[in-house]
Amino acid sequence: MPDVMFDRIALIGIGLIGSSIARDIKALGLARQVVISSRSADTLKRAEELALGTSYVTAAAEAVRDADLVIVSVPVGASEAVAREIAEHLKPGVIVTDVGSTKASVIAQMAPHMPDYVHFIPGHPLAGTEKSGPDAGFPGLFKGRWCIFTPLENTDPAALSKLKAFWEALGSRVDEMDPVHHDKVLAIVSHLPHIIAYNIVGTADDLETVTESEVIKYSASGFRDFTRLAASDPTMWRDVCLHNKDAILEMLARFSEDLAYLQRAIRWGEGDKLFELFSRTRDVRRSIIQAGQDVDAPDFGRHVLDK
Ligand SMILES: NC(=O)C1=CN([C@@H]2O[C@H](COP(=O)(O)OP(=O)(O)OC[C@H]3O[C@@H](n4cnc5c(N)ncnc54)[C@H](O)[C@@H]3O)[C@@H](O)[C@H]2O)C=CC1
Ligand SMILES: O=C(O)C(=O)Cc1ccc(O)cc1
Repeated sequence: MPDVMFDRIALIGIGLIGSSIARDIKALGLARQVVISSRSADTLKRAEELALGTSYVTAAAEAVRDADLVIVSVPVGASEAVAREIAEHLKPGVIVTDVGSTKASVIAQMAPHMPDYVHFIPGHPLAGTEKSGPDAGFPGLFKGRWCIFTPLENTDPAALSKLKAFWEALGSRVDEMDPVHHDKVLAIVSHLPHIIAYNIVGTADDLETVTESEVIKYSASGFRDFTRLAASDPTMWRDVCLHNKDAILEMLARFSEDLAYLQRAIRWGEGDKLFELFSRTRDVRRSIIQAGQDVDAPDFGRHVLDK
């Protein structure tokens, strides 16, 4: 079992991700003190009932006082407000990180507020579910999953190593990426699938000829898979869309072009084109499985983009 890695960890935001981190810190004994902060009194009370930390405060500014590691786990659109609130209360040498699904925007929001005596290292664990809130978290969520860091130019290597060691203690595989590249990769492997799911479930819900009960009664497993993604937290995904706008629009444009090709092949009965595409995509899945990668693996799709 890993030893204590930090004296005092502050968790800002205690939803699915924050509470999963808290559960692992506790189970692995990675910190002496874990201060939890949530602006919602109900969430904070629930975190205390679940005994996720050692103390509980509403103000993020109070939580970060004397902390050696600060992990911000809030919707990406709230990053600047949190950075502004905590900035002048951070102790010299503290590592400040986040878990946001987009990186360039989080850096733009937070970095300008970080004093130069603080190690700000943006991160993104590629692990999660469609659920949210402190009850949704669970220990071991990050096991075998990638955690990507997008360090700034002047990042202290020792601080980065320490943060990587923390995520490795949680069972993650760690990697580094340029933030803009991260946002492009995640746009195709994570953001687009969610947007497509929201769209297809919305379309089915709007269909006048298909009553709601028919959608529920006859939903095949393909549609049900989409409904899981489309049940993801609206605030979180609104923020992802607004804060990774360029990469998402670029990928959506390519997606729409490819969809138009498919539409045309169906209209004109071009079975060979359909067969060729469907065979190619089946090969993608086969090569993932052959490579020993579970389809759920966090780096699923990366090879598609790197081609
Ligand atoms: N849900 C997922 O599967 C994954 C989410 N992420 C990222 O992790 C972050 C947190 O997501 P979850 O834990 O899933 O969300 P969640 O909804 O379960 O928890 C969010 C937390 O942030 C707090 N919060 C909400 N708005 C706030 C604001 N304006 N100011 C301060 N605090 C605020 C909430 O009270 C709650 O404690 C997001 O940035 C998301 O993009 C990263 C990987 C996976
Ligand atoms: O629930 C799923 O399938 C996910 O894809 C979870 C997820 C959501 C957002 C992220 O930034 C990373 C992982």
